[in-house]
Amino acid sequence: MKSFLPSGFEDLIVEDGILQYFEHYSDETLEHILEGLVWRQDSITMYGKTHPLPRQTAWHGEKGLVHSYSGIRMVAIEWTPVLLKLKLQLEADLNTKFNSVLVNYYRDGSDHMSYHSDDEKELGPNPIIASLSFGETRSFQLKHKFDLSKKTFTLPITDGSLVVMKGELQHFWVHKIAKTAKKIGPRVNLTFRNILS
Ligand SMILES: O=C(O)CCC(=O)C(=O)O
Ligand SMILES: [Fe+2]
Repeated sequence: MKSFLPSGFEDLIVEDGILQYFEHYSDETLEHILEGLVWRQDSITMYGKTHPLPRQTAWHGEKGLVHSYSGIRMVAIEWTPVLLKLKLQLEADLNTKFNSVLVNYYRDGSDHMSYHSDDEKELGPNPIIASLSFGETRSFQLKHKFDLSKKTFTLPITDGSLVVMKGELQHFWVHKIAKTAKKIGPRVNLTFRNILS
């Protein structure tokens, strides 16, 4: 398969894990990505209180695959044609395998994702996570967990771009999508993952 990786990709973090950024990786549209997705509105319980997640999610992949995170149990729904196409492209470009994708839909600037690491056991010790974004530009921030001399890293993720997280990144860094008070449109993010059984 022909590689879609542009020649000038960037290594943005190289210590305690690797963060890579590829601008203009995909020319799919937000509308096309949303076709056929099956949405969930999950809740999380924190300090004894239950809150709806501040975004919508969908979980697609190999049918029937089970994944649990933050106490939420998800069973994968079959790939849509466009998700399958992107998965195959990413597998060829990154020389790895993905069996599922978590879709996050940020309806406006108040939808967000708090600091976390993608460090669930089922992802294995040093997972490769490929994160594709469509729609509005949002600010992706990374903070080192232990070394306070390392500054918080902020990356505006633009339409069609690809972020790759790999190596020991999830051990040493947390990441989030910050809220914004600006009036902005929707963004969809696809994190392709390989869940080990
Ligand atoms: O929306 C994003 O860019 C980040 C998504 C993310 O961190 C996750 O799904 O674990
Ligand atoms: Fe994440």
